[in-house]
Amino acid sequence: SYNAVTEGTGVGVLGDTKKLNTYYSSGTYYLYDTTKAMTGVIETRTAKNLSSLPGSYSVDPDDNFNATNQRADVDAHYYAGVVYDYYKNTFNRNSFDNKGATITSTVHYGRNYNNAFWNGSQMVYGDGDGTTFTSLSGSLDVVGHEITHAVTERTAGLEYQGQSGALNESISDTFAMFMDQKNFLIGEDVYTPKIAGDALRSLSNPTQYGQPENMSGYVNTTSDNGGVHTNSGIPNKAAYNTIQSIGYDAAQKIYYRALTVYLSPKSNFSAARAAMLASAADLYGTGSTQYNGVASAWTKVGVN
Ligand SMILES: CCCCC[C@H](S)C(=O)N[C@@H](Cc1ccccc1)C(=O)N[C@@H](C)C(=O)O
Ligand SMILES: [Ca+2]
Ligand SMILES: [Ca+2]
Ligand SMILES: [Zn+2]
Repeated sequence: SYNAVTEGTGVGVLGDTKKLNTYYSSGTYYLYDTTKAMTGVIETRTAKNLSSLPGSYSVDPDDNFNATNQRADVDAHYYAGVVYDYYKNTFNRNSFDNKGATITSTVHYGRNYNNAFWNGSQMVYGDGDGTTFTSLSGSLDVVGHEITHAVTERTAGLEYQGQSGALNESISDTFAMFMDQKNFLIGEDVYTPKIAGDALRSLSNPTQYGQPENMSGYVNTTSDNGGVHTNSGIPNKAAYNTIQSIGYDAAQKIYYRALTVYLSPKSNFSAARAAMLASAADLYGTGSTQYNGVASAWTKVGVN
């Protein structure tokens, strides 16, 4: 038997067929992508509905990953590649650590688990309960959100609590928007599979899904690490305002520079505004259209 880099096919969570970068070894095909300019690889595993990580490799005998119970594996693997390519092609960032670290994803975590997370070492996706969520790896929004937590952890290190935590959450939602550029909704592809037209969050209209969109609506709470998934609506709206005024490309360059140069673990919303302005000044000059667009984007959400 021999080893080989192979190209397989798979069917994703929404029933869509896609090409996969796979690996053949000793009669088995693996969701193991060695084609990126990394030192590591992109590898996808399954927890088989238990909760021990990282679980076992997702494998197939004929390189066609088309079984129903492989759909989450297919999308976790495919979208991880899309997110890797986004950071490499847009910012020349080589994986989340900028040193080519292996990207490990585990799907089928737990039972009816309605969430996905980065655990400090890897991504973890639940299958959802089929009512609140379907398999969460089925959306680029989710995969982009989770890998961006890893980028944030290795750069600004925003503490996952209170305003810095809500900013951390917002950075993950915002880069998911930059990667997709399809709409300003978060999670619409996997949220409430029996209900069409809704989403988990909206950057253009946070209040539609119960989030504040202005500092005046900041929620002081002890739950959810100080309401990080609620108060993220405020910087999310600022990000929407920024994209609307200066476009996706300038916005993503400003956000990436802010994340990698200016933001730090305890940065709050006001520090985020300052970081974005400093980045806009560096890239486009103070008083530039971009600079002024950023300033008004944050003023409109009550952050000065
Ligand atoms: C250990 C549980 C807490 C971790 C929360 C992770 S980082 C998170 O924010 N997950 C996203 C998943 C997601 C992302 C984009 C689109 C849809 C769903 C999230 O928003 N989780 C919600 C459901 C939450 O935890 O309230
Ligand atoms: Ca979306
Ligand atoms: Ca829905
Ligand atoms: Zn998150």
